[in-house]
Amino acid sequence: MTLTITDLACRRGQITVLRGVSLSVAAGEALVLRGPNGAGKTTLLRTLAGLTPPIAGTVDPDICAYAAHADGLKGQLTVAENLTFWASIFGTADIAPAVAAFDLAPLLHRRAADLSAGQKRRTSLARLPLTGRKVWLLDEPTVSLDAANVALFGRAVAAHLGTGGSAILATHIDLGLPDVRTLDILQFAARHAAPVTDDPFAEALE
Ligand SMILES: Nc1ncnc2c1ncn2[C@@H]1O[C@H](COP(=O)(O)OP(=O)(O)OP(=O)(O)O)[C@@H](O)[C@H]1O
Repeated sequence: MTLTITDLACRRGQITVLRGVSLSVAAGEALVLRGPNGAGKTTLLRTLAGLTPPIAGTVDPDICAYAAHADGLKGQLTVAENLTFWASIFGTADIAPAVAAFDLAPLLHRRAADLSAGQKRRTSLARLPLTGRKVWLLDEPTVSLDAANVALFGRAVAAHLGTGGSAILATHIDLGLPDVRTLDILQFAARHAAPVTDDPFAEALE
């Protein structure tokens, strides 16, 4: 099993959004989070990524790579410089596989700030394999991608699963993945004030 979570409770600001969350993803498996707008999909992914401390339960952010809504690119750097920066952070020697997987060769010397929305997204998603992390946490990863690039991303996720990785996704798009389970997170809904925390970062990171 790549990731197992038991009895997790998650907050956003002063609200407990989810409680009693238990889930697991095995090597080679993708888990799609279901639930209407506001159900807590982003909240759960942020908590698993270590961006918001859980109220109860434990997470292991060090095995996770998180692709958030924001692209997180350094606009003044080129695509190649952004990828090289991330590779150096995560100790990955070679950016070439990520460049190939996300079809970034024609964009390598363009400034990130000058890319289209879909090109920025593709560059941002290329960070995932560069992390070398087992569990990809994906929050609406296909926003701004056209059909061809949704398919490209689906192949990149499938390749990750094929090498023993796993993924937890919030998405309304079918990525054509081979082995997908779904988890309806409404069953974990909680709506009450979160306990006051003495951790100054709990709020600062919202
Ligand atoms: N910074 C915040 N402070 C307080 N509450 C917040 C904050 N951000 C989000 N929320 C609330 O937390 C709840 C869960 O939001 P979340 O973004 O996790 O839902 P979601 O399932 O990802 O929604 P969507 O499908 O619209 O992206 C919502 O009721 C939302 O209004």
